[in-house]
Amino acid sequence: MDYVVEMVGIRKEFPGIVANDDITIRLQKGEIHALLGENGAGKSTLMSILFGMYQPDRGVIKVKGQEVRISNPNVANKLGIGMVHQHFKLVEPFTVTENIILGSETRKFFFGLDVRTAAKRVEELSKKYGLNVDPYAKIEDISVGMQQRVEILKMLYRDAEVLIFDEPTAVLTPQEIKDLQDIMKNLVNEGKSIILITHKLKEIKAVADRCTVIRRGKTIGTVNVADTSREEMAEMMVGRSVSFKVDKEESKPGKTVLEVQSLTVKNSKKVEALKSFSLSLKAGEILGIAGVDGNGQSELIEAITGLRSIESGTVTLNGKTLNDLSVRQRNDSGIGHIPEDRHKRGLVLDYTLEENLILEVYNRPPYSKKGLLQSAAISEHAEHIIQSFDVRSGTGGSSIVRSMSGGNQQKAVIGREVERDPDLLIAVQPTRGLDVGSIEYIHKRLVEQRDKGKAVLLVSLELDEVMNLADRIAVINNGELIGIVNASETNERELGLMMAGYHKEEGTA
Ligand SMILES: Nc1ncnc2c1ncn2[C@@H]1O[C@H](COP(=O)(O)OP(=O)(O)OP(=O)(O)O)[C@@H](O)[C@H]1O
Repeated sequence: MDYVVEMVGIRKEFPGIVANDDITIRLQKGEIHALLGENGAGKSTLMSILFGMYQPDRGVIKVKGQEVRISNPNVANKLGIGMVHQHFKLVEPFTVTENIILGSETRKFFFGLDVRTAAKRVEELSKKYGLNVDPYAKIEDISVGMQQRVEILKMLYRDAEVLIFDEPTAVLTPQEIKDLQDIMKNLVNEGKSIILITHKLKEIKAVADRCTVIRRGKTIGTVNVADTSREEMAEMMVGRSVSFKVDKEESKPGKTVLEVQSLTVKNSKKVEALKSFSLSLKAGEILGIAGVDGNGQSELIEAITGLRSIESGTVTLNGKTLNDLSVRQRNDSGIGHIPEDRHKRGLVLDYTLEENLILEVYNRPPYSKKGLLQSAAISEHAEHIIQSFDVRSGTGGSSIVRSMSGGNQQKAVIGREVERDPDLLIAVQPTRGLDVGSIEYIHKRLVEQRDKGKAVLLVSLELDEVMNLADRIAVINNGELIGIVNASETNERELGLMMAGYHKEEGTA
């Protein structure tokens, strides 16, 4: 067999946890090979080893049959291994080409000679692989999808043969996902080989040839994707069958919890991001907000939670106006917030897990008494969340959150907010980066909150998630409310049209 990369018997231990325990994965030339595993299974660790960021404790890596030692990412690059990270590493005010040659520029660079030659090569590569990138565009002016293509071009420019994609679609719109899948197919048709880390089984079915499944640091097996159903892959991954549908009864809405009236809010560029936006949400219901990313969802949530100032209009919670309250006062009035960006707004990465789980309540009993933190109560609280939300980390409550896997960080934030039992739970992209087993659990907990008579405001770019979970769906486009529909009476097509700005009643844009 023609293997471009073989990782055999890889072991990597961190304090308190064996992240990779005898893992084997073999990548054939010209294939898309998915790497699937639950949150914390060890996928990122394995790829960091291949990319030279960690050294394995045991095991062998071969590139084109030759045993190699990948001591740092430069060695990985030289061996033809490149990685598209989840968080792009681009310099915003620079052009596409400048970003691509960054690090390999010579003196000629400063006279523009390198740039012109490089731009030509970038253009050729872009054409060859169907990337459609303008070599002279500035990064800050292009979409997230385009920025990702620049990351791909960076690897191609350095003649990478093996491309690792780490959850590449987490930040993309449905159309961009489709385009990326075409690009990946072009890449393998031209002889490249791809390792794709993703939690989305639909995407694995759409593009991958084979899939290696790992669970708790161990290889479970490698399967041919065409012969394996989504259900089978999910079961291999979590060790039990997983339901993709949310089971829930009809909602029984009670009194109004959240009322947003004629809200106008400006974005960071001082442009109106929300225009006279109104909606109301009752106890006992889940209201989903559907829209293409960047249409005012973030500003709406920031205005409700107190992170952004309101130009005009009001936000009331249980009849009380929130406009002039601080973030803490709003939290204390009964708002829970699972933020869009867990690193920026959800966690303090260098604090321990325990500390992160009391961020909003550390100043009150039982967590603090007479100004002193009560470690027993704090640990007990953390242990409860760790158990119920299956938050996995090396050393439990004392783990530094930065060292935890992305999915487990997310579960910690969700656990903290749900356990506070707020009257209004705002969940923004709650299941981003979670494995299917965890998604099933989190959805159950959100429905449970609803059934307890709490109000849940769900913002998600995943239309499937909104349709599955919400009782009513409010569609937002360009900062305006296009309409509200009952989830049981709508479909993807209707929502898609509304998201593009077509009003349901009038049938006009
Ligand atoms: N630098 C580190 N120090 C300590 N523990 C670590 C470190 N990096 C990873 N771990 C631990 O190793 C385990 C595997 O983490 P890894 O990030 O590889 O998982 P993953 O499969 O990529 O998960 P996810 O799908 O959630 O991103 C986790 O329990 C994590 O807490």
